[in-house]
Amino acid sequence: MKALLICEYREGKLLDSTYELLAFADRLGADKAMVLIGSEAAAPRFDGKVYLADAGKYGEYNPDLHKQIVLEAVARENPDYIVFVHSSYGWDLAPRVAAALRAGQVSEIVGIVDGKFEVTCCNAKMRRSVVPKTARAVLTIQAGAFSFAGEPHGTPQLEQLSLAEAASGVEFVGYEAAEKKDVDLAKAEVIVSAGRGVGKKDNVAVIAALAKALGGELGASRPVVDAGWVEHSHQVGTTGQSVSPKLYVACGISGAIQHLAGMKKSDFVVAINKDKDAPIGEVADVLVVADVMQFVPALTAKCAR
Ligand SMILES: Cc1cc2nc3c(=O)[nH]c(=O)nc-3n(C[C@H](O)[C@H](O)[C@H](O)COP(=O)(O)OP(=O)(O)OC[C@H]3O[C@@H](n4cnc5c(N)ncnc54)[C@H](O)[C@@H]3O)c2cc1C
Repeated sequence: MKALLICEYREGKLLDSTYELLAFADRLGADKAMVLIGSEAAAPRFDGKVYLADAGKYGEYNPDLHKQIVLEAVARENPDYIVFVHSSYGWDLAPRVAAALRAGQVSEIVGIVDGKFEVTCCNAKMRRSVVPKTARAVLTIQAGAFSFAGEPHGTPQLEQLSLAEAASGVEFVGYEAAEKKDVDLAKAEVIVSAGRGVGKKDNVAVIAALAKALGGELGASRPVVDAGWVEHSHQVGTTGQSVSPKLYVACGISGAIQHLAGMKKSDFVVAINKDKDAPIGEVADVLVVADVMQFVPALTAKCAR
């Protein structure tokens, strides 16, 4: 079984999420080759073949040309799976490649069980097992679901890829910075986050008070943001911010994969949850089994002393 892994590259740099593709392929037990549309200086640390196409020539993103480059690598490598990270790059390019190959696509894979791909459903409350029906398939993996253990190492065997004809109706112009947020969670050393378990909008103030007492920022899970209790700029997770504070306190948060993907680089995690079996317990250094509305005010009072 062979997997062709499509690297993530942005503004002259290889993104760390590229190594999650390697972790995924290892879990699958697949042979690996990679495609980088970037620069030689950004080549992944990997002992294997990397097809390199010049981003200077083809743009950091160009749906027509990047699709053709991936298809050229597919023709040379004949992989069973073509794998992308489920990022803005992957979710745009993967279906274009799948359609061109008339291959099945499985999106947002979070696990592999007995050779079947697991994807979330019902707002990530449940998982279903999926098997592609086509001999070759395009896959996207959920960011953060497959961690690369240790430091990447290796020397890639680079093979240049270029297109005989590089005509496209689209031109890569550049990136536009997102509007400045009222809070930059990425730089915070302490984050105290409110989850659905806080119960109602008024209770968010209790979580914000603990954040203040600890000299930190308020974070939130997505349902809290969707309910309009907290601004989106505070959301942690795949569709929010990725954070790496020294201390992360998760209050009434279950620990869905999309939330964990955004906070699992925290140095120390304290979770407060009334369910002792909540999945957040798997990543927490300390799990306090308690009602958040009883425990947090008591902790805030202690911290304020
Ligand atoms: C494409 C996609 C992207 C997503 N992106 C994100 C994202 O960026 N960030 C994100 O957070 N989610 C994201 N989600 C949603 C995610 O799948 C989960 O639904 C969400 O993280 C759950 O939030 P929660 O833990 O606050 O709520 P729940 O899963 O409902 O968990 C609530 C927790 O609170 C506990 N609890 C209840 N009452 C109390 C109490 N009184 N005291 C203590 N504990 C209590 C419960 O035991 C439970 O563990 C995304 C989903 C999808 C499909």
